[in-house]
Amino acid sequence: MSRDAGNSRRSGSHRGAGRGARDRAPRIEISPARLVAYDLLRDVDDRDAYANLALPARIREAHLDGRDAGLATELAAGALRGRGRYDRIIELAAGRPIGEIDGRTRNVLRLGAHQLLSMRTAAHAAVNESVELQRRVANANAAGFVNGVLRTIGRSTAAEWDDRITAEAASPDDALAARTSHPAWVLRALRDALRSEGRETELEALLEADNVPPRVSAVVLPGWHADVRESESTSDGEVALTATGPSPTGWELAGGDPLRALAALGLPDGVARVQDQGSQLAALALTRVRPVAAGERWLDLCAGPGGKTALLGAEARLGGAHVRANEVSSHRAELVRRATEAVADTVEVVSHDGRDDEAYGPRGVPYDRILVDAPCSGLGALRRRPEARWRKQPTDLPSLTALQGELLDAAVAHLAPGGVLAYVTCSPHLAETRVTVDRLLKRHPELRELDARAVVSGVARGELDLAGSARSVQLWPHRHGTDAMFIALLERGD
Ligand SMILES: C[S@@+](CC[C@H](N)C(=O)[O-])C[C@H]1O[C@@H](n2cnc3c(N)ncnc32)[C@H](O)[C@@H]1O
Repeated sequence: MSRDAGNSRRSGSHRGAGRGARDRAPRIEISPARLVAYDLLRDVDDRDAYANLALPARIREAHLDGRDAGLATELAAGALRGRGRYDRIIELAAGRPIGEIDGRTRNVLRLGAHQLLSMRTAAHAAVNESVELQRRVANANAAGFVNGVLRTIGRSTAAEWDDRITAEAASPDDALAARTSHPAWVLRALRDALRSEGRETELEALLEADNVPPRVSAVVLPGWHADVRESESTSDGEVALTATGPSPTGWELAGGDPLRALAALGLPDGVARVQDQGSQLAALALTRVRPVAAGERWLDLCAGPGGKTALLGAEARLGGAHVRANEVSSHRAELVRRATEAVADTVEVVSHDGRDDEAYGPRGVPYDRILVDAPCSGLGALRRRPEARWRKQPTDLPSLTALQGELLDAAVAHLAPGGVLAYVTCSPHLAETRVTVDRLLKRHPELRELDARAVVSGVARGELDLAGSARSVQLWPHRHGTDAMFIALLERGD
């Protein structure tokens, strides 16, 4: 049975929805922003597209102006991020499991639900345009179903729907996961990580922070800081640039187009770039763990797309060190090359599997500092990647943690006596963080864990609230305003 056919047959079963509604609905225009948002949801479903990469292309293709581009972004990112909550509300309103609604209709309903519950769209516009969208891009026979479900959703407030979710959930965790739009396994993993710090009570704050797009943060590479001044946002669209946030190399941007604002600084390409401040602190933990001696050899083992490499390169350039940046994907290695153009005299980029000797260079000379910013589940960057939470599965973890262990073993074999290795993940999942580090320490008695908390606290701008008793650092969106980066520092004995 085709998914569309299944839906059209069932559409009449919805309470309050009927063919009459479909026939009576006036023909109206659909705003181009809604079409772009819908197309993006399909890209994500059908092509496994990354929303943050596919959306700008869709916006360009549709020639949207700035206002419509903003609307398309809000619609698409909001519907993707809120998918878990909206699906539960759609199920309650439709009286049927979400899996029984065909994929296209589901996306029309998610966009409609987002407009009704989280945007200021007038209810009649949200419903009518969604019905028209359904006719245009999905199964026209189910237009009445869409009309009925969205009218039902529009009759209650967001808070009333959350109360219904709670009342009808299978358990308190099921209710919290649905209300905050997180897969249940992710919620459990985040709670475990917070509990290990004695901060389980922060779980709701964290889940809420995952649903708020972050303020745009940028780095200005050391060596060029003196060339940048704070600025206020103005009525003619200038972006406010402030030296705020926990990273000493970090800036925050508010207002219009951040890329234009960074370009307007007139610095060499790549010197001022968008970068999360947790990522900046992770790179600086390694570069500032101790003073740099001229001639040091540094390695960035998993460098793509090169955000941390650029910062390592700038720090190395000031201290007289040299960086080898390795990335297994040749396409991503090219991105590293572009990201490090301003410090190209200090950074050499190669492309190998980090488990192979080639990644470490032909001479077999060990490294004084190695960054292993390992491939991971990415559960620490959910606020930035609206669809990511629905892509990952708990079954992804064993292969990721195995790869993390293998990369670390290879890196340790090329670490100089007295050298320091930074293990970094953009995930707070304990299997990828403390468990990986504890196993590494067991396998390598020659390693000693350094006090990364003291290092990062010393580097950070302002006081950092770091909880728990581990020597590693776990940053959090709700507490530090950064992605949930994990940072451990390990020194090889002489
Ligand atoms: C978390 S990302 C690194 C982010 C980067 N450090 C930055 O700040 O821009 C992990 C990278 O590791 C790369 N990678 C995956 N498996 C690898 C391997 N076996 N050897 C080297 N790199 C690998 C991925 O392609 C990805 O670019």
